[in-house]
Amino acid sequence: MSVLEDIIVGVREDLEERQRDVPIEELKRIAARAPEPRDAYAALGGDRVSVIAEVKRSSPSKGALAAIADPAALAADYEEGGAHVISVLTERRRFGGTLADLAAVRAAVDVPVLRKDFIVTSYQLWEARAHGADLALLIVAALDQQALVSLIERAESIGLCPLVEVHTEEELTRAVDAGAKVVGVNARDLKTLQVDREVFARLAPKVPDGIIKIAESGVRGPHDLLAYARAGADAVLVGESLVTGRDPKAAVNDLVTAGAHPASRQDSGSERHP
Ligand SMILES: O=P(O)(O)OC[C@@H](O)[C@@H](O)c1c[nH]c2ccccc12
Repeated sequence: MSVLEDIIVGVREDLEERQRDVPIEELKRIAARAPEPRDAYAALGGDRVSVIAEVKRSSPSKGALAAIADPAALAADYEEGGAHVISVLTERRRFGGTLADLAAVRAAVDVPVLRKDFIVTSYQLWEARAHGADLALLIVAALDQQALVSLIERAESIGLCPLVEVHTEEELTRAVDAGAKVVGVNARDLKTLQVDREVFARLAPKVPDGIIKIAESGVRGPHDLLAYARAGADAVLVGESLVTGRDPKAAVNDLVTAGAHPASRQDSGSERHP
């Protein structure tokens, strides 16, 4: 079994328990009372490289990264540092996250918030919205094409912006065919946990115009952001280097500052001012 398959077995077990506790009808009623979704497309677009800062306690590759007793306080630091979107890992077994983290973060910041998890059913999208998420991750490698198409549609219909994650050209084609408007290229192969920062540069030129391109994983600092920017990234998603560093606010600010200069951008230039 690949790491990804193994994670999903655990995710489904936890999910069954939550579905017993909160029936879908009740969850939908809670979601209907959630605050209005924030504009993720605006946060990720524009003439800059946006920074998505992640609340991440642990990972399958590294184990425990940081205790993070107060995810809301960390997210507030990220926002003060200039983060454009906050990502919250909500997967429990491997990443140490919870839906309560998501709700706490959403209440503490004014920027859009991403639910980062292994979403395999629409129930999890309703959960995301019920806990205030504005975006939800959909991992192509974890879904068959029919499920991918229907989860993208369902996410959009309930006000969530789907961030569709790929790692190979074949997955990118599936994402585009399924109607993804925001594509994340994960440098980490979730089946083996190997990181290859070149994957983004290989896939980015194959992403059709008009789709937002996010480089995920492996950003150690401004140097990596600038390399992703030269390869055409509209945004970067950063976890480990922020939660393990001494000053998350300053670390985010260094990334935001590096991403603010259009000169670092390499792409076609349609959204660039002369
Ligand atoms: O900690 P890093 O290397 O900065 O990576 C962050 C993020 O990209 C990573 O957490 C991630 C990307 N896609 C995922 C899918 C599931 C869980 C985690 C992830």
